[in-house]
Amino acid sequence: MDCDDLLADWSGARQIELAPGFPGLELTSPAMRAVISLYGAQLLEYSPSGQAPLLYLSPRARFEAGRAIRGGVPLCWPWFGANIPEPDQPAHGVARLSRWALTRLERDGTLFHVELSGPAWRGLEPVIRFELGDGIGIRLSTLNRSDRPLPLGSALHSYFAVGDARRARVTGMAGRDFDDKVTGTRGRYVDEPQCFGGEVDRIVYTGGELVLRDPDNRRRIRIATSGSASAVIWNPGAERCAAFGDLEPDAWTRFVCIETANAGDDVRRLDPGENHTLGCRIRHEPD
Ligand SMILES: O=P(O)(O)OC[C@H]1O[C@@H](O)[C@H](O)[C@@H](O)[C@@H]1O
Repeated sequence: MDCDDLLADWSGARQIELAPGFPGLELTSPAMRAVISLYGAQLLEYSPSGQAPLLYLSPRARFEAGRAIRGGVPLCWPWFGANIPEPDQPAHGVARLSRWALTRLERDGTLFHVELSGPAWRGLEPVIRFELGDGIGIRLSTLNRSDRPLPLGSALHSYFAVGDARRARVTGMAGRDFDDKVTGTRGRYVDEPQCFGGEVDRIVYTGGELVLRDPDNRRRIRIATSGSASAVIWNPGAERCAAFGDLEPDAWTRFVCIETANAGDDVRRLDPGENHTLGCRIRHEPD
């Protein structure tokens, strides 16, 4: 469907060009301003009115076919991390490297509903629905249209902007097991909160709400999930950050990734005809 047809009746929405050949959708209401890239179906910006942006988008993000845009909420789909049986496939899957089609755009007061459909991958069909208003709602649905069961790994790889990651804190994991990708070991959260200094890369087995405290912005971000029993907490730390061509050397101090996931032991298996929806609801409040 043509983007302009969908947009015609809806004030506060317009098509923009993020870079040559990279169309985006800009949504503005009294509550917020948001930008979605059709490449990757990626929410790139969400700024509550009068407040600092909730999402981090790297000033060095590259808009190039075959590369992921660094920041916002990239979609990891239909696998998370490396594809072990097929190592030539891209890390975190194909969704963030694909052009999606805008299939629905509606405004209900200050709430925008946006739906995009992505290209199928070997029988798995993805649809993503955003609700953008006072907070962010994201639901990534996958239908198995093939005639055999298929594995499904995914993540809503949210880069939350913080004043300084060294003072940011994440809670909600107490008593939960985690796979530590830095040490290659399994552990359990006894002490909270999760703080940031060196590299942090953990798959935490929880479906409960996680809370990110950002004292520099006097803000608390709450992430509630559905269809998920795992969350990834990631920050590259100074040393790894310096090796990323699309991150400034000190970028690691400006974001914390908390990813609503189906990763590690929480990878799903979809029967033929089965649909699975991974969702998160992100709210922000003063702290
Ligand atoms: O550079 P990419 O492919 O976007 O991945 C960034 C990070 O994404 C996280 O989800 C992974 O747990 C990390 O291991 C990875 O480094």
